Amino acid sequence: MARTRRPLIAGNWKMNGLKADALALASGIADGVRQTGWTDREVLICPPATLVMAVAEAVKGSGVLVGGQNCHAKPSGAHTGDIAAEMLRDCGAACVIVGHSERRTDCGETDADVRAKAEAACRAGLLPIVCIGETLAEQEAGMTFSVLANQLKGSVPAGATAAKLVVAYEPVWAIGTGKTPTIAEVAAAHAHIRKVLDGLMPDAAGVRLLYGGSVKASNAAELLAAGDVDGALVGGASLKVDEFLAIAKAV
Ligand SMILES: O=C[C@H](O)COP(=O)(O)O
Repeated sequence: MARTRRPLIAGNWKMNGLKADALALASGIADGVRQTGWTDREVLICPPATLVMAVAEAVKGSGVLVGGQNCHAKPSGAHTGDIAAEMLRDCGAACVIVGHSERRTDCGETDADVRAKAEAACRAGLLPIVCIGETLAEQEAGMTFSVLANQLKGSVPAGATAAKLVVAYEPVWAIGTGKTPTIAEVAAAHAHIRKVLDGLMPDAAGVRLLYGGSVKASNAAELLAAGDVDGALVGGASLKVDEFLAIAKAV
């Protein structure tokens, strides 16, 4: 069946990559994408902030998009060590991940923080990828749907429209563990997310919903075919050219 939303395959390199290896990885991905001439899907790589500018230069003209992994809510000011959405944009980024569970856990980011960052991304002309997902304890307590609804209500930017929002569903217990929900669970979670979004914005049907958590070449086709899944947010498997390209091909 033809897809109504353009799939997005996003690689989150997390805190991995020194210049030489990162540029080799970015160039390998760019070469692969260039050869396919894809226009029916988007491929995004999100290197560490130190490499955004160099990676953006390395993939120029290939169609590969570059994104940040986090941004500050303010455009400038006395915030030592932080990076504004405008700075990412200035380095060649087109997108930014906000509210990743690792930042919610490591840095205590709240839904309100995530919303402010997503709004900053929109202000700077970046596409925010808002991450949500339940912990293992929440899943075991049967709270998945209520957690997702609360995170969405708290972190989707004011005045959001489908062109300016991507949501990534990442069950925290599936990140980097090799475990994934069943295909039925992924489809049910994504259907629920779309239903909640429908109450928050006028064109929820157009929002791309990514699945993230232990996506690899061997399970990508199945996960990407699940209902309401419009792409993937890939961590570990995005650090290998062939593996990441195979995931992008699996759409
Ligand atoms: O942002 C990506 C996710 O946290 C998934 O990471 P993973 O593919 O290594 O499980």
